[in-house]
Amino acid sequence: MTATVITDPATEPEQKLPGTVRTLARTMQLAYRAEPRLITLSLAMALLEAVPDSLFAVWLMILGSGASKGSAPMIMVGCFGLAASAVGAWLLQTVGSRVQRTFRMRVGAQLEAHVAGLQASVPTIEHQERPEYLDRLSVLKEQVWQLDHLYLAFFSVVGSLVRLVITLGLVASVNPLLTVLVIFAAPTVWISSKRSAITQQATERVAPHERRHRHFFMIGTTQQAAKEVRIWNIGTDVVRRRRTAWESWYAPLARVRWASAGWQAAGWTVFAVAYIAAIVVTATVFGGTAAQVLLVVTAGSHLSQYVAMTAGNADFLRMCLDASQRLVWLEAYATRHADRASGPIPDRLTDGIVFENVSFCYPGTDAYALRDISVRIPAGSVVAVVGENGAGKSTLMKLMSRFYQPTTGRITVDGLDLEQIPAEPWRARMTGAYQDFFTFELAARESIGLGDLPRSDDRAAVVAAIGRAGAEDVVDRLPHGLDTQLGPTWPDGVDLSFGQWQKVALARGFMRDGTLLQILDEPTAALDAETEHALFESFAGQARTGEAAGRITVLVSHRFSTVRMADLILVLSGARLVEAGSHAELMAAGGLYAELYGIQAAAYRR
Ligand SMILES: Nc1ncnc2c1ncn2[C@@H]1O[C@H](COP(=O)(O)OP(=O)(O)OP(=O)(O)O)[C@@H](O)[C@H]1O
Repeated sequence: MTATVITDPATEPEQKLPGTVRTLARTMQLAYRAEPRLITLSLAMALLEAVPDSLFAVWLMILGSGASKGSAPMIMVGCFGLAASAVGAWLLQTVGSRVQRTFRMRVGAQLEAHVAGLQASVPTIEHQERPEYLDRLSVLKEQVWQLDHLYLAFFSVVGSLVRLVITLGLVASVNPLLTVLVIFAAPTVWISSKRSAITQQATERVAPHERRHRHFFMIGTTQQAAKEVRIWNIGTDVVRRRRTAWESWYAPLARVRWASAGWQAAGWTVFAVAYIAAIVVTATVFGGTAAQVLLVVTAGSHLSQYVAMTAGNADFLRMCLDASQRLVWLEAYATRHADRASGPIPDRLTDGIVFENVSFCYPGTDAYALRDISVRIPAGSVVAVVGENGAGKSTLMKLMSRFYQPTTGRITVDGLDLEQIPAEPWRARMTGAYQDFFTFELAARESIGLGDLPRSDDRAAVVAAIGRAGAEDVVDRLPHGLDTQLGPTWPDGVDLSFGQWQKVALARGFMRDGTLLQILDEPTAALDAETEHALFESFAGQARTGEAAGRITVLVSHRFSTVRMADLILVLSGARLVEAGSHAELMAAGGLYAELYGIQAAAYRR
């Protein structure tokens, strides 16, 4: 079951990482916006620190010259200069590193918040489900701490460049021809820059293996997997698989690093030969004085040190840019995917939600998750969606929640294209409870209250939601009632059973009032059939009455005893809608629904 061609992820323009210059400029802009004074001060300190350091060769030359001429004032100037340089370098470095550390901490916290904010700002969830983006985001999450290092690396590059320029000037004062020495340092700089780019490419290539070895580590160490790991006795196998994934991640990276280190060593050999030649030429061909030879020896060795420093810092800067590139990519992604819809949101539903020839393939795949779905869900109805695993039920919910847009066809809400309705206010009029809910480990009141943030502190609203979800039994057993901290890893935290956590999630799903759409995607799968049945009867009752009139409730369940109470039942099979109607209509039609219902009813009778 395949569609024609959708997209080729490898050639999509939005897959490309931005260039390094753009990345550097943007990251600097972000820091300047966050900490304008601290970044200026840090840069000024980096420039100042470079001066006393690189003047050492001058004071040494004056001292050497004074000694050879027997000039006491020159010796005094040389000694005083050396002492002043040493103290100045130390003082500036101490103050500079303090300022830079403060700057780094402050800007780092803001960048982390920026990354989290960007991820949450994208109205769709494609970037959190698509493997290529997941790898990129996983690398960004791993490297988020590196973002602030970029500034340190940048200041260091600036500082080492200043040192390099001063030192080159000193060498040129002996003979301008000696400046060619720096050309022999070029191979090391070039190799260093290539090294980072090659390592970055290799890191991207092996990112899936990195994610896998972390996943296996998580399986081997977390509480969620602990029972199954022991029951299936897969502990050793998990360790072996993690090792294999780690090797697949690490071995190619190590090969690339070793190869580039070899090239770098060759580059340094070239510079070392040129440095020795420069000293010999100064003493012989240029007929330099002892003081001048001393200057070339000192400044020359500093030159190699500063070239190494510049190259090393440039390399570090590149590495840090690697994380920033992903950040700038995420910014561009978030901007490209920003919600531009501006249509009105109906106050209450009068007509309903209509699927018009809707087909959907997950981005980057060409298999249909939903194919040519056309159906009208009337306002005020309770709809059940059934079908085998992978039939497309959850995908249908994701499209209604506007997490994705249909590949072809459209969904309308009271006649208005859902794509024209902005995602955020649409979701503010929705509520949802899912099979794969999240366990928010907060106080019970907060964990439930999150379902309607503006009213999260409203105890009465939380209690009402608990009542609607039938979760009183869970809260009654908590030692401090609604104020009990959930999650066993927190002080005084209590753990809940899976079913209890699910009821908490369900209560969260019932916090909002005045919703237009209520999605219940197997939210009671962990509960027994009778409890589920009773709860759904109550949900259906709530959906059909009072201020909720017009609201559509869509529930996914594999239990036909629950499903039968719905006004409309949609039967999905292999991504297609194969039947739609009430329980009585579908039973009378004698199709797939009737067959599956018969099988399940017989199983219960046995
Ligand atoms: N993020 C995704 N990326 C690519 N394919 C996906 C993604 N999520 C689901 N699919 C595929 O889309 C199809 C429909 O999946 P969906 O989750 O909608 O099924 P479902 O009917 O809800 O199944 P279940 O009853 O097991 O929850 C499946 O073939 C599934 O593999």
